Amino acid sequence: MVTIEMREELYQVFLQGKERAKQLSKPILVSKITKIEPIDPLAFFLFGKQYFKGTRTFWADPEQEMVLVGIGSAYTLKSYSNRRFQDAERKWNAVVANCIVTPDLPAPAVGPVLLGGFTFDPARKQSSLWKNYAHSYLVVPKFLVTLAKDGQAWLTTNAYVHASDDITEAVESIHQMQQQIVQLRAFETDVDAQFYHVQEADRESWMQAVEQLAAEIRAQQLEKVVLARELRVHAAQYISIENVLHRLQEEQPLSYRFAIESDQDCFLGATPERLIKKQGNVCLSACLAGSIARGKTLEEDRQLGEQLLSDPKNRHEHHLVVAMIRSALEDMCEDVKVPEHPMLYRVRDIQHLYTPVVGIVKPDSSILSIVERLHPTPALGGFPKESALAKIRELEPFERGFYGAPVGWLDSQGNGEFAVAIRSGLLQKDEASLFAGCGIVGESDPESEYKETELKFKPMISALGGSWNDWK
Ligand SMILES: C=C(O[C@H]1C=CC=C(C(=O)O)[C@@H]1O)C(=O)O
Ligand SMILES: [Mg+2]
Repeated sequence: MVTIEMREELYQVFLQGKERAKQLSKPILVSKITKIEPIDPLAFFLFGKQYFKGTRTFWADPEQEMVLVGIGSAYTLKSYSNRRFQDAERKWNAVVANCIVTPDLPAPAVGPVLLGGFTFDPARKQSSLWKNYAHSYLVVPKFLVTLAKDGQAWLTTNAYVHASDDITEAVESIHQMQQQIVQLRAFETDVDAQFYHVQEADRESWMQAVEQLAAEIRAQQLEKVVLARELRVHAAQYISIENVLHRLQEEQPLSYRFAIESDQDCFLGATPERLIKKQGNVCLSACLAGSIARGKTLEEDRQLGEQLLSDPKNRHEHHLVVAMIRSALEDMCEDVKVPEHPMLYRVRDIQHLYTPVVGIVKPDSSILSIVERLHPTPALGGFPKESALAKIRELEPFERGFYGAPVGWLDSQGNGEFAVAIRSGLLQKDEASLFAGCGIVGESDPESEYKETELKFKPMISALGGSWNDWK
């Protein structure tokens, strides 16, 4: 319940913020935490549409450890710098240094939290497709709902308070909003947009690029490059972001589901790939590369899994990722543990080779410094990193934007999690761009790599309400 006492508490924290803003001659972030009964995350996301369309964020991890939904933005962190991770860290530290949080933080991802992501490659010229997404784009939501695995839930209200603010008015309107939020009921889906056309960039030139890359790799100019494709979906009406998120939740429970709105656009998806999770001094990462279809029967599925585990081409693709992540984390951690052999990670439409990694972080390694060191891993860039990135710039005709890049959250204590934004798309009113890529090595065959990208488009095609046969 949101009570009259809570309005008083909110008033008190705003007053403290105003005092501090006067003392320091600058606005101060105040963060008021309220324990609530769990609410439906999508109902809250939909509620945000009336007041805060364009600044909503959504995050849910496969273990359901943390569901985070933000509406509105109390603070927007945007950077166009090539040093976007350091820039973000510096700005975030400055925000956190003077913020007022009350009561004490009860759990990770409560209080002041940044949600958002980064572009794949800041050296690539920004195209109009991604005009709403800066190289780093993260927000501290005005209202943040945190749902923890153990059933606890919190509503954090964040606001920047200026010395000259009329806080009585601000507190009253926030209090009214809080009352509406805690009473939200279950989410109901809307009518889906019909999709009538899927536009594919030139299939032949993509296959040729794969052929060329594989030859260059065989000639030992480099070891691996991840090459992606874009599909443009045209629908008859505006695409419902909430419906898409709802389907991703139903169909991809073993993936991270995320959404980052910016103005009229929304980048969202369901990715199985963790980049880094940091809680206290423990960090977890994952190597995910090497793919095969799911079987139609249990037996076929098992056989395909076995085939993937023993396939030298896929093992090589995977090994390059493991070697790179291991060496990056060895620099950032005291202790790194990596299993000797990969296992299978199965999601609805595809199975992957998967190696989990765990480390104990050195005291001076922040989550963003680890993100910077890891991104892009050879699961999305290639190896060696710089020559692979140069090849991607040369061969891909579109800007990746947030596709393949780190998306996630971090809190004021340095905890956080970032996933690699694959199996994703950029929704733009009645259109969407979907992205999928695959790791090209010397043994790559263009036809089978093309088929692999098709498996990787399936989750988003289905989440948009289409079926594979509709457009194939
Ligand atoms: C680049 C993508 O997938 C990566 C992650 C897992 C498996 C991959 C592969 O087998 O090629 C890719 O490296 C994508 O889904 O767009
Ligand atoms: Mg592959």
